[in-house]
Amino acid sequence: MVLDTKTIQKKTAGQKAAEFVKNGMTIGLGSGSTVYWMLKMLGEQVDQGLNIKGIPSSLRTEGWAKEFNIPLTDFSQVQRLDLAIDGADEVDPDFNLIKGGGGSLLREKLVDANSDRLIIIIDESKMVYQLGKFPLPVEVVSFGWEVTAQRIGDLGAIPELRKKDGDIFVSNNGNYILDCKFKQISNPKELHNQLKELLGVVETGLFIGMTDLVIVGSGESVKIYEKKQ
Ligand SMILES: O=C[C@H](O)[C@H](O)[C@H](O)COP(=O)(O)O
Repeated sequence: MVLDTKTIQKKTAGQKAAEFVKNGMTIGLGSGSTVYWMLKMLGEQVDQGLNIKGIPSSLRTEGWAKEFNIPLTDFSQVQRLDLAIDGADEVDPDFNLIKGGGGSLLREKLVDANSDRLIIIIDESKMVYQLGKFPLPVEVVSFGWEVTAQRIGDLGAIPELRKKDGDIFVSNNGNYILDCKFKQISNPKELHNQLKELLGVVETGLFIGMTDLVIVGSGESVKIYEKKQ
């Protein structure tokens, strides 16, 4: 199968990230098409004897992990993860992220926030100077979502209820997603806090100050960026 440029970048970044996984680790397994390649590689390493356990951040990731024979666990067994590897929709120079393009932001944030280290894997198109071109996914309670959307609109956004194949998209947690177009996101932390204060908002796709390393697929190789100290 011939892969397009973006898919090659995702594959290269995902495969590189798998090199950071060491024997005995418990791994947070992110979500999305870039993470798919990391899981595939991890599966090969498990076949060769790597001893790890993973906590998946979505039902889709859980399915892939099972397909690749990656042993799984959950937060009833494990309090803390050694490493989480996840994708993103946008990454700014301070490593602030927009996530949730696939609707998995809440479980991803729980997994990523409870990990000692977070590696983000992306293709080159995800690197931005300022967040906000990608509409910010916000997970909201389904009851009264229309009112919640209005309150988010008051913050300067145009929120759109996510649909899939004509039906309302429902997250793995039974909630709705509002894709919120802001003119610009100049202060991601402030915006996240403002959104979290609104009744009905469960979580936002802004991941602030969580990322330690970003691996960007670039051609057939990768660029690796470490968090500024
Ligand atoms: O909800 C989805 C996640 O935040 C994904 O990690 C993000 O959308 C990136 O996905 P992809 O690697 O498919 O572009």
